[in-house]
Amino acid sequence: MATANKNLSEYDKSTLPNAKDLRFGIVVSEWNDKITNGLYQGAYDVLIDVGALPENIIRWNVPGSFELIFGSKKMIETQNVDVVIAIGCVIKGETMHFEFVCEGVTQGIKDLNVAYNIPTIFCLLTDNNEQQSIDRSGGVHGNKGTEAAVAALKMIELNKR
Ligand SMILES: Nc1c(NC[C@H](O)[C@H](O)[C@H](O)CO)[nH]c(=O)[nH]c1=O
Ligand SMILES: CC(=O)[C@@H](O)COP(=O)(O)O
Repeated sequence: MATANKNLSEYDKSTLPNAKDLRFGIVVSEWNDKITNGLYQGAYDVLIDVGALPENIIRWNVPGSFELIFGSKKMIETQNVDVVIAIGCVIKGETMHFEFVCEGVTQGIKDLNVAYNIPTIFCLLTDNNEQQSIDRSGGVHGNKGTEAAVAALKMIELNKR
């Protein structure tokens, strides 16, 4: 199902755990910060909606999406969080750099999920243009940050099994 056929902001709160005792790490890329701040807000709002305490939501910024890998690693190793949400927005330019950044971040976040027993949620937009990013960070297709926070909560529950 393409994003165009699914609103990223829809979720059923009754299926999510209460977050009052949970700690969240959110690592946010500064590249395309208008977009990534919108993604962060979408994620933050869900966590508060299910009872998370603001002081238990730790935000770190990194220069670009490629640095999400190291930033998420350090968040896991030092902040005693139950989950990390890695937020970035990669928009295609003139060269193949887009492909290498997207693939590198994808593989890096995957590697973190293999190496650690704390899940890292992949909240990376990989768009052809800025409008696609706008549409997926609180626009017509909803907010991928919302989707990421819902995934984070569900993975915390899975990790308790
Ligand atoms: N072009 C985009 C980048 N590029 C920067 C890299 O992520 C990285 O910071 C740099 O290569 C130094 O290591 N990053 C994004 O997040 N979004 C882009 O569109
Ligand atoms: C994803 C990128 O690094 C890209 O936006 C950089 O633009 P360009 O490929 O034109 O150098």
